[in-house]
Amino acid sequence: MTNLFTDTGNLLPYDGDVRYFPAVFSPEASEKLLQQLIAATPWRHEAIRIFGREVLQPRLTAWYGDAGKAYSYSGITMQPLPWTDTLAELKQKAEALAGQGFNSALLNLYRDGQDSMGWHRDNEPELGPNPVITSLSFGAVRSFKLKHHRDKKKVYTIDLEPGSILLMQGLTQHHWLHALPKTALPKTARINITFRSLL
Ligand SMILES: O=C(O)CCC(=O)C(=O)O
Ligand SMILES: [Fe+2]
Repeated sequence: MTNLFTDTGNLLPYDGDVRYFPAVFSPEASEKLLQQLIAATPWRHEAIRIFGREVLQPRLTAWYGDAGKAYSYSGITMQPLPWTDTLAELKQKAEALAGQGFNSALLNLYRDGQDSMGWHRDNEPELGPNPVITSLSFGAVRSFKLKHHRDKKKVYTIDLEPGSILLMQGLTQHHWLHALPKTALPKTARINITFRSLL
């Protein structure tokens, strides 16, 4: 089979596999998807528990998935919304690229440079032993950071452009933390969709 997607090769030096696929969607398609997803998604501003305290997440979220695939993290349980036509199409693209199926998606809306996601691993048990995660980006370019859990000084940066897909697979979620930090640069909205497969 021919590979319809061109990627950077593995960007990690060891203990994982992260690949960047720029321009999977055209600038026009990306802008259309951004506007459509902003308008049509029932965004929620969730509170999470950090050290026993309720804090609002610095972003808006929505959880989609096959019926019955509820997802829990940081003390909240999300019931999935049913796939929309748009998300079902994007899921097909992500599946073709990853070479496997997905049954869930987390949508993140970063309203501006002050919205962010802290350092974490997507290593919940329900994601299975070696989670494969495809991350689609639309809207503003934001810097995505990776660092190894035993060598936290060396931080790798990937600028995630609109229309791109980032693929994380293999041992990545065991050994590497990732984050989308705040930035003082003026930023318009960015939407991120991470397709995942829950057991
Ligand atoms: O916004 C991003 O690119 C990262 C999102 C992420 O890490 C997640 O949803 O687990
Ligand atoms: Fe993540």
